[in-house]
Amino acid sequence: MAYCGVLTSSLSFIKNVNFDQNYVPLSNFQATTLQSRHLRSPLIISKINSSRHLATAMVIQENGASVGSHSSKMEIPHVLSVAGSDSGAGAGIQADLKACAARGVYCSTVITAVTAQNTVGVQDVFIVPEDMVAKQLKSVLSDMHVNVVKTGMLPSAGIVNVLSQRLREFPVRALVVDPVMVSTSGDVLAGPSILSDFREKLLPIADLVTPNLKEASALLGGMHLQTIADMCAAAKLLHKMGPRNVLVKGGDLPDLLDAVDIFFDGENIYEFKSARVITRNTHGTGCTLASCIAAELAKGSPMLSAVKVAKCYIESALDYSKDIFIGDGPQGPFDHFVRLKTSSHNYHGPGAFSPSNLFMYAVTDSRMNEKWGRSITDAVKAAIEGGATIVQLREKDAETGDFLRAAKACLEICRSHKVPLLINDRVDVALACDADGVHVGQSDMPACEVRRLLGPEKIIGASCKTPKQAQQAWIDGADYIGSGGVFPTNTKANNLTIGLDGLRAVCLASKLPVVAIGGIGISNARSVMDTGVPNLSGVAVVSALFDQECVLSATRKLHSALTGVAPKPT
Ligand SMILES: Nc1ncnc2c1ncn2[C@@H]1O[C@H](COP(=O)(O)OP(=O)(O)OP(=O)(O)O)[C@@H](O)[C@H]1O
Ligand SMILES: Cc1ncc(CO)c(N)n1
Ligand SMILES: [Mg+2]
Repeated sequence: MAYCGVLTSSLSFIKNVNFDQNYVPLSNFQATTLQSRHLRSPLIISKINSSRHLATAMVIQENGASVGSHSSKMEIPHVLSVAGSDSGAGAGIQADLKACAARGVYCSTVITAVTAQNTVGVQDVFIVPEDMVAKQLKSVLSDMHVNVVKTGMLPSAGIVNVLSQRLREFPVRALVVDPVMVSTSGDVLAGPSILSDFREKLLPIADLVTPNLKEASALLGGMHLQTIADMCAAAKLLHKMGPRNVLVKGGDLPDLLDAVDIFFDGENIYEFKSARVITRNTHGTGCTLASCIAAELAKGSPMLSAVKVAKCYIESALDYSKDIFIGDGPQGPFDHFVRLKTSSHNYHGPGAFSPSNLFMYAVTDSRMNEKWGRSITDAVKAAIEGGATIVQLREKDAETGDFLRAAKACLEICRSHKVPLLINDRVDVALACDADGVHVGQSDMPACEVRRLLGPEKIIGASCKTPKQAQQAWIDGADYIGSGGVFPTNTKANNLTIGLDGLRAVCLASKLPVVAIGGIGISNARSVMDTGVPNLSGVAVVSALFDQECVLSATRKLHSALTGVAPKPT
């Protein structure tokens, strides 16, 4: 039992939290509650000691903003996986449980088949009787508040029928159908006899269907699928069978090609591309992808964002697990818990970046610190004490070694204040010091590459001056946009001023949170925020904080200009 005590300040209040500390460091939990300060309602977490504890604690880490009220009852995002058991635990129900847990979502399970399976192949399959599947479905759906149902192995037409019946009785927000038919080892998991039931009963009610190349081909009566153009054609044909969205997965494209998945929403084709990870450990990627999409949908994400997050998660997990060795067969499982291992000491718990982090964004400048005779660490410390909500180190002139040393020292300060630290441009420095993220400009490394290098949990910001760049930032997997110069500035030479109209255009072109930058200070910060665009989340400042005699009082004054609350005396 980890007793967290009571954080009386602001809005956070915790009591009696019991969760598995092997998985969820207490510090993450506490940091998350600090985030709830940005919420209107207090966060009360009470007696999390049932078998839900892991998922619940993780949901809180990830979704600080969506939980919380005075009531001790709280709904957490919930996926029901209807799938087969894989004794090797790389695919099937076991993959679904791990994927949902890793993504911070509760997962209940209805088991349709038990397979004797390992890294060599599938040795035997026992199909669970239909009436037992029907009973499991009723037990879960009639009692628990399931948001999304995800299906995997549905080994008989009877089971497909029972499922479609139960879904009519107990409707859910979304249905994700992974039409599992053949394991990668080539063993049949659901025979051709169920194809017509799939087409008639399940696809018409599916929000998303996620076939791999072989499954798409089987559903389309043996259509030949080899190229990306074939995948696009297949996605369009499958869409005609009734699902709202189709994702044709390209894990089985030739090894020389990138891992490309094709998404079709009935209007547009989207190509989700990631580098192909060279590894034997790809068993269960399909189940995991579909579960991760279901988990994101359960949290409330739109479909396209859910697919994007899931694809990115798979790539990182595969890359992280590429050299692990489990079993002697040709295809091994991978490790779903990459996030917990790589970011256990992050400032706020993994995945918890929130637009409110951008509220008062401090960008350092080595020349200004030199001019005023202070160290970068003193400057950062003062900015944080004055209320900066995120810090970016922008050290254009520094030698790499000096930059890294400064970054490590600043990171220590930022971590102790639970403020994220980003590095401008230098992905290598960010990796070396395990900073919380990177900010890139249009001429720096593209955000999609940065994402690939940093993984799904780090914060990535991209500078955008135009709506087109803003759209690209989202596609590339950025978490936020920095947009400007809003006003003329001397900090950056030859910087085009886009004005408040340009800022507004960038905001309107993207779903990402935007921080405004360029010539912003105490006198005009409020007018920028008053543009009132919903995704404008804050202002980024350089000289208004650092080209000043006292960074602490300058930061406090800016904070007060932004919040309308009088500054504390220095
Ligand atoms: N080597 C790889 N590197 C990167 N991504 C991959 C790799 N292999 C598969 N993927 C991705 O994993 C996801 C699942 O695709 P895949 O085609 O392997 O599904 P599947 O055959 O149903 O998987 P499984 O049957 O092993 O569960 C897709 O997003 C795909 O692009
Ligand atoms: C139980 C089960 N479901 C799905 C797959 C597909 O990977 C598998 N190999 N085993
Ligand atoms: Mg595969």
